[in-house]
Amino acid sequence: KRYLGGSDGGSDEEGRRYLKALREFVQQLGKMLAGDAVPWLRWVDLGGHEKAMKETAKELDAMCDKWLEEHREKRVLEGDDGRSQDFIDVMLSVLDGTDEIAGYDADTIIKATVLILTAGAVDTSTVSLTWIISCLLNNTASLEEAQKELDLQVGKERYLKESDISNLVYIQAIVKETLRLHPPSTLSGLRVFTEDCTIDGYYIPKGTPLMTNLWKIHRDPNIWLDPLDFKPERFLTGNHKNVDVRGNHFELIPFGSGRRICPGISFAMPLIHLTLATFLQSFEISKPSHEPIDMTEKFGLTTTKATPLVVLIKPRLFPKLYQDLP
Ligand code: HEM
Repeated sequence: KRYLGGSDGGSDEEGRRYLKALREFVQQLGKMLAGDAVPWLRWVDLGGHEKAMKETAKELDAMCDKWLEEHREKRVLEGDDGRSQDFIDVMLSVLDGTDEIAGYDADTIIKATVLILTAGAVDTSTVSLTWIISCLLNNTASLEEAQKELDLQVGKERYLKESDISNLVYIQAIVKETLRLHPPSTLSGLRVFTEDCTIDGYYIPKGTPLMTNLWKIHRDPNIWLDPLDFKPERFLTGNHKNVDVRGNHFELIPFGSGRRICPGISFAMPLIHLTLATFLQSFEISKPSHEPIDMTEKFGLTTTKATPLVVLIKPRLFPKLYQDLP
């Protein structure tokens, strides 16, 4: 909410409404793309997903319009100096008064930036954490190893800090292994071939659109030993020891690769490491029954867990630490 400027102009209710509409928009877009197997039939809009997506887009646009108006009013009344600025304030101070950039006015650019950043950030990060916890609950040896590492590197008498993360190599390996098995964006962003070429015997004419199937690459048995097994250790020794997720090693590209690689990666990775490590340090976690956690995936622009995750938690730090929380 603070991200979107809701802290000054909006309400919690408004933030929730925005996020709900955003999730619907992303799901509708995913369904529309999935149904677009025969592009020349697109005008039929099978399932009505395109129509629904356009309606949700209008709703999101109207909310962003209102926030822009509120922020402009505030700037006139209070000026920019000396008050804390949120994302919309900063974009306004950079772009207000600009006529056009590449044919788009300032409002369109700000609204589009808010939309792509929130659409790119919200579900991907939360979905990653859901998959990580699910994998750990089904692989309790890895969960115990992570907590052993936390006890050794941080202990139980203080909360961990961001600077501890570099010492938590096993937890970093858990994150990589989950992003391998359950990349939140199953498909990369769209690319278009700029020239005719032949790849692996297939002729591909200039102008052909391409979306790379990241999920499939991450489970390729020619690259990964026991590709379907959850084994964070594979990133600690052997062939994959130095493989990172920053688009340099094509066998593991949950954030894509190249010029259009996810620009949120340097925000997402510390966020996931810190949230996960703090959660595992603070709580014993367990499943509500002896049944394994259901790992069925629901395909969309982000691939989510088909059924909700239910986790039991109990404190594992000294009680005083919980009392001292702000
Ligand atoms: C675990 C978290 C995340 C994952 C797995 C992820 C994954 C991806 C992927 C696969 C792409 C397409 C890249 C390509 O085509 O090469 C992408 C694009 C993008 N991501 Fe992320 N992302 C995550 C978090 C974030 C966050 C936190 C933000 C914003 C703060 C963000 C903003 C964006 C934006 C704006 C794009 C579009 C870039 C463009 O089209 O040039 N993402 N992301």
